[in-house]
Order: sequence, then C-alpha cells, then structure tokens
Amino acid sequence: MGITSKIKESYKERLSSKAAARQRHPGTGAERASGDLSGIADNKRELAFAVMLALVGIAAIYPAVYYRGSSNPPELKASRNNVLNMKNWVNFTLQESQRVAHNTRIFRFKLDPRESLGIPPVSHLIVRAEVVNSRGRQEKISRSYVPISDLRAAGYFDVLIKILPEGMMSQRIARLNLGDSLEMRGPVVELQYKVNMKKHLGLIAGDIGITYMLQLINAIMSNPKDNTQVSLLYENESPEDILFKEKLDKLSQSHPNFKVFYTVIIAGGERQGGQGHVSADMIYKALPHPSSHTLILVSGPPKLIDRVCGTKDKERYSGQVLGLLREIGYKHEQVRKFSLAC
Ligand SMILES: Cc1cc2nc3c(=O)[nH]c(=O)nc-3n(C[C@H](O)[C@H](O)[C@H](O)COP(=O)(O)OP(=O)(O)OC[C@H]3O[C@@H](n4cnc5c(N)ncnc54)[C@H](O)[C@@H]3O)c2cc1C
Repeated sequence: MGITSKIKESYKERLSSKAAARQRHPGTGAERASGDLSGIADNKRELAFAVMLALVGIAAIYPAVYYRGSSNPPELKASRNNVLNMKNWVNFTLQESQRVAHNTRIFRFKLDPRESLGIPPVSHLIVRAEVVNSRGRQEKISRSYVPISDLRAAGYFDVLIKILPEGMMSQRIARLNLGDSLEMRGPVVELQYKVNMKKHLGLIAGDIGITYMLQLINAIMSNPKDNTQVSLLYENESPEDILFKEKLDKLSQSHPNFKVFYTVIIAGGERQGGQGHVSADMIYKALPHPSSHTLILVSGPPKLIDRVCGTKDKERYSGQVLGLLREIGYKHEQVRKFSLAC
C-alpha cells in the first residue's frame, strides 16, 4: 500500500472512530455550546473593562496617544495614523541592521516613537528604489517584503531580507547606511486573519517563506485571547539556513498551542528533525488533518509551493490544490498559498 493510500486509510479510521465516539457521548455538542456561552459572558466583562480602561486612558494620559491593538492585536485594521498607505510612497529611515545568516539580514526601520506599523496579519509591504540595471541605466524597481517584528511595536519595524548575489533590490538595500531611507507603500493583505477563525492552523514554510508565518505566529502567540493551535513544518537547505530557530524553539516551549518541526535537505553533523523535502508523510504527522476547522498555509519559493500544493494561480487567488496536499485530501478552501516569487 502506497503512502497516500495509507494516509487515506488511517484518516478514514480516525473519522469513523470519532463518529462512533460522538454516538457514545451525545452530550458533547451541548457541552461545547455551554462553553461558547460562558465565552460570550467573559467577552462582555472584558469589553466593559476595556471601555473603562480606555476612558481613564483618554482622560488622564495623552489624548492623542493610543497603543494600537493592545486589547485585540491581530484584528487591527490598516494603520489609522497613515504610517503606510497603498496610494503614496512614504520614506522610512534605516535605524539598524543585523546579520542573521550568511546571506540574510534584518533591517530595522524607524517610526515615530509613538507610532506602530499597525498593519494587519498576514500582509507585506512594497519597497521602491532606484537601481542601475544590467544595461547600466538608472531604473526604479519595486519588490515585496514581509515585516516580521511585532506589528504593534512602537517606534520601529523589521524586515528580513535575503541578499542575492545578483539581486538588484536586495543588493541596493544591503548597501544602505544607517540614516538612509527607502520608499515603501502598503499593506498588501494576503490573508484576512481573524482571531480564532480556525481551531488549528498548519503552516508549511520554506526558506524566507518563514517571514509570513512568523508574522502570523507572533500575532497569535502574543494575543491571550487567541487559542488557535499552530503547527509549523519548516523546510531549509541545511541546518545553518534555518532562520529564527532559537526564537521558534523558545515559542514552542513557552506556548503549548505552538509546535514546530524542521526538515533539511542536506543534513548537517547534529541531525534534528526530518531529512529531505517536505513529504506527504511529514505533513500527515506534523499538521492538522483536512477538516472545516483547519487551514493550511504554504509559504515559500515557487518550487516548494509547486511540490506541496500546486502553483499559485494569480488570477484565481490560491488556485487549485495539487501536489502533496491534494494527495492527502485537502480541499481548495482548506489551503492558502503565499508565493515569494520574484
Ligand atoms: C509577496 C512577496 C513577499 C516577499 N517577501 C520577502 C521577504 O520578506 N524577504 C525577502 O528576502 N524576500 C521576499 N520576497 C522576494 C523579494 O520581493 C525579491 O524578489 C527578492 O529580494 C529578490 O529581489 P532582487 O531585486 O534582489 O533580485 P532580482 O534582481 O529580482 O533577481 C536576481 C536573480 O536572483 C534570482 N532570485 C530571486 N530570488 C531568489 C531567491 N530567493 N533565491 C535564489 N535566487 C533568487 C532571480 O531569479 C534572478 O535571477 C518576497 C516576494 C513576494 C512576491
């Protein structure tokens, strides 16, 4: 029996044993319903408390200052103080840059100390700069990048950029000095994430595709009201290429609702996690199975997207589900693709 048939068989068994369990315990649905009602009561108390806090804050502290999203961070709308907008290019000054891998750096851009980027997860920015093209001519080009810092953080935001040897924009950014500025606009919202919109999210990332996933993981893990289970399967070329490993490991230790699994194509000395490209078996073991309560997000270079779920079709949003996810039985509405194509 092939891996796909085994997966399907085992999945069917799980479904039928769950159905049998529901018949044995008919009270389960009612129990769930009463749990939901107590949640509403909690929400009301929290709402009253939040209104009281807001009034005290407005009257006593700075009328013009608010900490956007402090009560419900991931439901932020686009920035209310127009730090960014889609119509106009805004200049942001480079404040700091830090090497995170041999070809990857985090660039920190300055905001007003009381401002935060305030864009909603899951979104990216567009950066524009003048470069000298291959014909030696000055040209304005634009590229997309995903902010990875806490979207509510005041005074700055970070983007992670892989510096390509021949990359026009990444080389241009790598040559920026502290105090130089770059034009940006956005946000481009790729997924309208809503707190607790699904019980379990399965994230598959490859290489710098981790940027989108980190943005979402940060938003979920920093919001005590968000109970979403998150499982991440992260593929890299070698152990040295795994970005944010320490941060991801710490998050998984401190948050029971977050699990991370790594796989590397070229295994190093100390082997941890899986070896090889993301496979159907890894997905089946690490991520939530197809259901209306789950959503799988796939983020990475086009080759990974292709293998895992089929090319992203720009015209039809995420497009058809193909590849490994189709083999396992995920349907169109259970999968979203984030291609970091150039
Ligand atoms: C929605 C979206 C979000 C993105 N987010 C990020 C992000 O957060 N961080 C980030 O670093 N990039 C991100 N990218 C990629 C980024 O927009 C640029 O495409 C990338 O920085 C290369 O641009 P460049 O001008 O430096 O290279 P270009 O001059 O456009 O390309 C130079 C050469 O390098 C090749 N190349 C391009 N990308 C890669 C790669 N990843 N690996 C190997 N070869 C490559 C190209 O095929 C080309 O031959 C994102 C892309 C999209 C579409």
